[in-house]
Amino acid sequence: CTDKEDPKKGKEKRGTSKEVCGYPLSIFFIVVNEFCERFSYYGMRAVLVLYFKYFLRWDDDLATSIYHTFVALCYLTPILGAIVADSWLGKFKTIIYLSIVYAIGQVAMAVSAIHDITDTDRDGTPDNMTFHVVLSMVGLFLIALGTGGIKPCVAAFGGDQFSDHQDRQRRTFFSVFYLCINGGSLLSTIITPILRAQDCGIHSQQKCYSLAFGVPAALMLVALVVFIVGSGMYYKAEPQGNIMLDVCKCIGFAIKNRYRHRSNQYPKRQHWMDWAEEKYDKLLIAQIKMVLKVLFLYIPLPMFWTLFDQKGSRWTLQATTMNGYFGSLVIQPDQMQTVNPILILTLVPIMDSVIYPLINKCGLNFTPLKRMTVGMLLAAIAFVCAALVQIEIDKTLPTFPSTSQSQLKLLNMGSETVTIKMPGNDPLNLTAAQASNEYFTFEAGQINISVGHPEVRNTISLAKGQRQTLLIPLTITDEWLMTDDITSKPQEGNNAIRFVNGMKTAVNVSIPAANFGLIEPFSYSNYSLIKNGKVTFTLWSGSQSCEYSTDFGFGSSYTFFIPSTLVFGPNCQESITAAEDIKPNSVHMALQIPQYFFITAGEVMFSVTGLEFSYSQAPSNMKAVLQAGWLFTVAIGNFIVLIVAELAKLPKQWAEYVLFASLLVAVCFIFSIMAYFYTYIDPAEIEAQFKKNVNEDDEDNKHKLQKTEVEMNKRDSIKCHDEDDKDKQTKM
Ligand SMILES: N[C@@H](Cc1ccccc1)C(=O)N[C@@H](Cc1ccccc1)C(=O)O
Repeated sequence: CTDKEDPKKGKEKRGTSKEVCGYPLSIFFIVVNEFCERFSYYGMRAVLVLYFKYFLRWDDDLATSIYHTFVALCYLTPILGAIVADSWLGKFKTIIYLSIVYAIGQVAMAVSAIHDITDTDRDGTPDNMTFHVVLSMVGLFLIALGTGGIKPCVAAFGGDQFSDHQDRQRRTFFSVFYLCINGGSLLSTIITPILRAQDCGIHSQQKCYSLAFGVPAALMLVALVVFIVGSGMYYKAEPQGNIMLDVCKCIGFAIKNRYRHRSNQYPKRQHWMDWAEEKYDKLLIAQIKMVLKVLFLYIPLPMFWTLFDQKGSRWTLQATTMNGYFGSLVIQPDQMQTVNPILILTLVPIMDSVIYPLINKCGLNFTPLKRMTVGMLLAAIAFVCAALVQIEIDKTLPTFPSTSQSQLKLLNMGSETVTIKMPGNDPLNLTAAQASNEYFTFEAGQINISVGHPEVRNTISLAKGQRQTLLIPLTITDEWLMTDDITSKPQEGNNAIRFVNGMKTAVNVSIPAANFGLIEPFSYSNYSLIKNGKVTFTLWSGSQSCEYSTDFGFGSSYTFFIPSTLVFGPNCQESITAAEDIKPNSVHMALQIPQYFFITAGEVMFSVTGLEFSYSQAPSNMKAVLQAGWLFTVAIGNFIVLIVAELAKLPKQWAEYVLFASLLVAVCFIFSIMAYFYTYIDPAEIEAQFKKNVNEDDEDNKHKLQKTEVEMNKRDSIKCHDEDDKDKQTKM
């Protein structure tokens, strides 16, 4: 294949682009633009929930709600983009202008995540959170407008670059286009979580959300520049007038006319859209009928997206409570989403070249609507898997006290074994420097505790809803000390660590990333958050030092005790004891792989097939209308997440997953019934028939049109419509 100028001129030739291997060179710029744009969109989206939660400090429910509102908005705006492109600016200008809006939105997000801007007291937390919230919301709105607006234009603009005889090349272009979407999103969902996990800042080092949003912003600028560079080569179709407006007017007229002629004296018409015949072209009416049939079938589809788009919210939050060690590799919770594009890149070719042909060979007619039904069931299975994983996680989570309860742990700071008696519990023996394994739960506000022999009795006041540790001093008649302990699992995979000093001298404890400060005798430090991995603490007392090394996982909490008997020097490590207050995350992130597998297999069967179905069943001038309709189902799906999550408010996360799975199974059942009664059509054939008939005499014309319409409404054929068998009408 050589790089050559297209010899064809005139009508057939699209644009002034050179051709490479039979493909217009202009599509190279469109494909690269899509790669960068999807990198930008999915990269930003991958860290969005965590940004809400850890930077803006929103709770899980608010973070999930705003995330889904944003995603929903991204799929509502395609309608706007399609209208602007079709009726006013044309696709090229729409893509340019909305890409600029999009890039501004991404830059606003990056700026909103710079904590130093409002961190006047330099403590690492923004002092004017309103500024960050408002700027990020403005940014998200612009991004939604940009990404959604250009979505129906870019693919169609790519398709426009091919001449009528280049069907095969156009099909290959769409496959490459889908692979580019997933290539771009794969890279970005790996890279942006890594960027987010870095520390950055001017006055204080914090998680680098600004970089995680900044790189997608840069990629969006690259996408824009690449698209503009190709400008001279594109075929730019003029706007054809607003087809959406024509459709709405025609439907409006049919309803109005039907209402005007509601009396029995007027003969009934076959279809309510036929009441538009007085004013509108029969071809347009027939095309609207085709579109309405498909749109009716779309009604149950949003439920699939309701489950599908929770990968980026609930499933990412689930991963934050899991163990991300894959050998020496540590996977961030938000990086688990990369499993989706990886599986897409492998499953699409496998499905197309192995699974579907195999099913056909078995004599099964696996029609598009059947595939979509199976896709829905696979998504429901994915949520059952997510529920099972959640049950496993819940088993490992600590039980924190309710608001009426108090929990108490005991630490013997002495060098002798002591026996402790508490109401409602068996006597407990704690050896020197030992802590109780568990927290004891009490309903009462005060309890009597006796320690040692002869017994020393004390009445202890417990804080409701709190966890505390009772530090039993070296000499039990001395004052007893109570610490306030952590009452939630450390977030973002961090570990909450503190030290109790049982020595008679003050001790300074430090690691490169944190300083616990000087800990006074018989006292304790505040908690410090420490990342996973091996950590070496250095303990100083005067000029003497001791190094203590240990490994941390994800989400644990420990109290390290420095006993009075500690001898500084090389073997000091053995004397220090660790009390595990909160266990590290033990359920492995790999357990999420089955749920990702099922949801992605569901996506391939549902989404890829659905896109193709929407295109093949749409009349020639309304392909964009149905694409926008298809994307609209994604928007509704995201709104359903908000409604169900708000209404259900289930106490257990696994129950919410089961609820969503059950809802999808119910909706899938309804969809399969609707699909059973759907008849596949070939819009091109029907349109050709109408156009042919227009040239014949009135009487004959009328008769044939009626015949065609009757045929459209007949649901009697059973063979599947496919690439090689286009002129058959088919049932599900
Ligand atoms: N598989 C997704 C891409 C993805 C990557 C990383 C995490 C989640 C998803 C994909 O191919 N998306 C396509 C098609 C699509 C899917 C869902 C809703 C609308 C469109 C895309 O164009 O983004």
